[in-house]
Amino acid sequence: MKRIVVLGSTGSIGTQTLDVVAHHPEEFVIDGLAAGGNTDLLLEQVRRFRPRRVSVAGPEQADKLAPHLPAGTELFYGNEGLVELAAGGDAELVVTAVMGSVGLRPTLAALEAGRDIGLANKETLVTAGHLVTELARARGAAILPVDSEHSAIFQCLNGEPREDLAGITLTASGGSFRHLNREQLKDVTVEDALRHPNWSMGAKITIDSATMVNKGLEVIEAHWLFGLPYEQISVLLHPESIIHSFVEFQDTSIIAQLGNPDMRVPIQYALTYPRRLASPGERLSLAKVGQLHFREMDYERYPALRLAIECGKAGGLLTTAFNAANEAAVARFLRGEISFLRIEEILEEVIQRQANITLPGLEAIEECDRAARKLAAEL
Ligand SMILES: NC(=O)C1=CN([C@@H]2O[C@H](COP(=O)(O)OP(=O)(O)OC[C@H]3O[C@@H](n4cnc5c(N)ncnc54)[C@H](OP(=O)(O)O)[C@@H]3O)[C@@H](O)[C@H]2O)C=CC1
Ligand SMILES: CC(=O)[C@@H](O)[C@H](O)COP(=O)(O)O
Ligand SMILES: [Mn+2]
Repeated sequence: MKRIVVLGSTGSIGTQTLDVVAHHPEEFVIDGLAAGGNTDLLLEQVRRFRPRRVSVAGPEQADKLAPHLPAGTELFYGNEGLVELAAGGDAELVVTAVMGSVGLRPTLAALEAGRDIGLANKETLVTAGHLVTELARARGAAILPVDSEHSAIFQCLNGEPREDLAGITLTASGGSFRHLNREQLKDVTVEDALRHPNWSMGAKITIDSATMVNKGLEVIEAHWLFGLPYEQISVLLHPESIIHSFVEFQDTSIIAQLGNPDMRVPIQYALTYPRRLASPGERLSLAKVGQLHFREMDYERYPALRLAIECGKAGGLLTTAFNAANEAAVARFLRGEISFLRIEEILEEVIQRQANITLPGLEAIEECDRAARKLAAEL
């Protein structure tokens, strides 16, 4: 049985990971669960999956949870708690499903301990891709993609010689406001932004999808995961989210991965790789889908995507600053403090002011993250 730790077990990816585990009780054991503030749901999960170790956001949540835990369960909290869960115990795979660059330290700790990662937390690769991928190589640990597009590319690349590859294309749904022009974006609400057309996801990634920042983060994520230059990574609008991404070869052949928009499929593949087990979801019926549509990406309509790719190409600290500024700006939008279009303006302003260095170390990255976050919160 594979021993698994889930960081962010109460979120969208975390709960679906536990659905997959519950569907295959003969395959997996939950060794650790980490959540933020949702102690009620975490307690339900603890009673069901009996992890030996749990972690919560801070001491208040720990005090609330402690009296209800089964005897012998170890309890941790804070960022140290995430690191302890990732690197302590004897799990084989750590699913990183926390939101944001808070995932960086625990991911590095898990890799340092030689654990494989089921990576949903794309912000970690965006903020410190070179550190994460180098460490994984050095420790012989695998980074198995959970993000649907990257899982699709991973499945399409399977065993193909790298020199035969022409490029990869990530598909993009267009997000909640894909039917609106930029003028119409002026007055959109948080509630509208949170209504993704195809996927049910956490709030932050749903906003990222509407600004197309999500696809920008995913281009950078693909650069690090697959070791490809930015020139070989394209984005295509595909409103149905049925083709999750595709790979094109030198002989002009294209191999694509298709499926219903159901994250349990890529999550399960990361958990069971290289095996494929029965999945709880519905089978895809192309006859029912009928038609699939594609459009060129419009970079004027989605300027944050262009900015993200420029930051990716520049490298160094720019992707760290982009990610941190975005996390802070999205949090402000969700609190109703700024308009939707202000998110993009803040990203531009933070990046314009960001000084760059090549191959920053962890300290420089964390310092840059703090400063960009602070600036984006104040602008
Ligand atoms: N949702 C999706 O379909 C997809 C998500 N991803 C990526 O997966 C990651 C998670 O996304 P998603 O599941 O949507 O996000 P959610 O907001 O739904 O969940 C986030 C999880 O992280 C926990 N968390 C947040 N902050 C902390 C913290 N400081 N310490 C410990 N735990 C914390 C939350 O705990 P609590 O709720 O208890 O506070 C929750 O369990 C993101 O990086 C996202 O980009 C990638 C592809 C698809
Ligand atoms: C499910 C998943 O992987 C999300 O990252 C999804 O891709 C969001 O969709 P869009 O960013 O294409 O709207
Ligand atoms: Mn995705």
